[in-house]
Amino acid sequence: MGTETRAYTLEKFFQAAIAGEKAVAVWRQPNTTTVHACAQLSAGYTTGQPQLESSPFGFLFCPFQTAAPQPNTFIKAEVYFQDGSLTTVVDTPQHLLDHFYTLLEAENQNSWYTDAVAAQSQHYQTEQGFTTAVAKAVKAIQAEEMEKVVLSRNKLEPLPPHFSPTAAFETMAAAYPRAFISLVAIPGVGTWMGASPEVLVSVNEQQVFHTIALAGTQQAVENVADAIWRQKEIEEQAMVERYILSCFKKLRLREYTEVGPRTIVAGNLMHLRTDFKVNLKEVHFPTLGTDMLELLHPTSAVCGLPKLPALQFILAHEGYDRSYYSGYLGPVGSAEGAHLYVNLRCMELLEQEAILYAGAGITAESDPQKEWQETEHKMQTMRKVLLILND
Ligand SMILES: C=C(O[C@@H]1C=C(C(=O)O)C=C[C@H]1O)C(=O)O
Repeated sequence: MGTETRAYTLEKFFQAAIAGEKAVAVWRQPNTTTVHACAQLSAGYTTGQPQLESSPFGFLFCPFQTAAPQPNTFIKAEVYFQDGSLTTVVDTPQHLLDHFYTLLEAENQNSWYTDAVAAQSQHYQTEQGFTTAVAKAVKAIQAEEMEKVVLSRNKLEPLPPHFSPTAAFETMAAAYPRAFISLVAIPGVGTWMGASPEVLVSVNEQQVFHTIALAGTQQAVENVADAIWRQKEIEEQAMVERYILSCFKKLRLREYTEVGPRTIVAGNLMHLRTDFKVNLKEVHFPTLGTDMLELLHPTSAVCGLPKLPALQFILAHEGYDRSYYSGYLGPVGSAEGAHLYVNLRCMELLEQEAILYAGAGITAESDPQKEWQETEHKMQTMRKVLLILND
């Protein structure tokens, strides 16, 4: 590793990567203030099923569907940026580094990648279309074809004039201190940003494995202790818990701690959350992170239960391509371990607009109109960022 002592801004780092047509990721962990960024200078971002334990340092960005048209991608941290200074990986070819330093010194345009194909062919679900799909899902659940399905939709919102991805990142980071904040730009894939409330799999520097069951949604009240949950939300979240437990069972893992469900606040909303942890120093299971990632994704918090009929229902009735929404993303292979989050409360940047994404868990008691409202409330997380930037 080499360290460059000259100070650069996050914007300079991001825009140098874009000018050089490199993949770049920027992130901030929940309840911390350090902003991290990395870029890959060599070519090739497509990856297979992630292997967390043997991964070099970098950032994973994977779609909702494991057999999706979009690939799993990995941005190897050949250049790592934190607090204004750069660190480079020792085996990065010198000519690529030299070129990147030249770009860092240049006056680059404010720009980002867009997925031109998605922009043209994407279908946007209407209120009528969404509520019809929800009503069909309720019928299918009542007919016991499945227990729960998460239906989602997308919507176009104009970007504010002079939109800057890194300024938007900083706005998100300030607005949502408890979320995982991300900005990912990959040539040929596009640019995504979000403020996720949901850990998918993490293994920290103390070798503690962590996942959560997050479900049930209502608008935030002033005092979290006053939150009252209906049976529908309690059962919906319990299904996600059961699903995680079934994954542990498949791996014959019995030693875990379970705390919750507790009410947590995510932006303008509240959810029910149960935390599951395994101390890998005590339980010998070196590949638990990778194994659980493979079993969990997509969880019943974003797909449904049982997984297969729910997925088939989504593909048949949602009427659009989720792409990387409700996929997962985060840093892996660093000294701090691997920290993967579900790609929720997110948006994809086009040239003049953003595609916002949100979904809602449908059970036998769901009311189509209320589920539509719930997706509206979830989209508010990103809409608020655009509004702040508009002022
Ligand atoms: C699907 C989303 O969120 C998920 C679904 C929830 C629900 O159905 O209540 C709650 C939290 C998330 O696990 C989303 O934000 O788009």
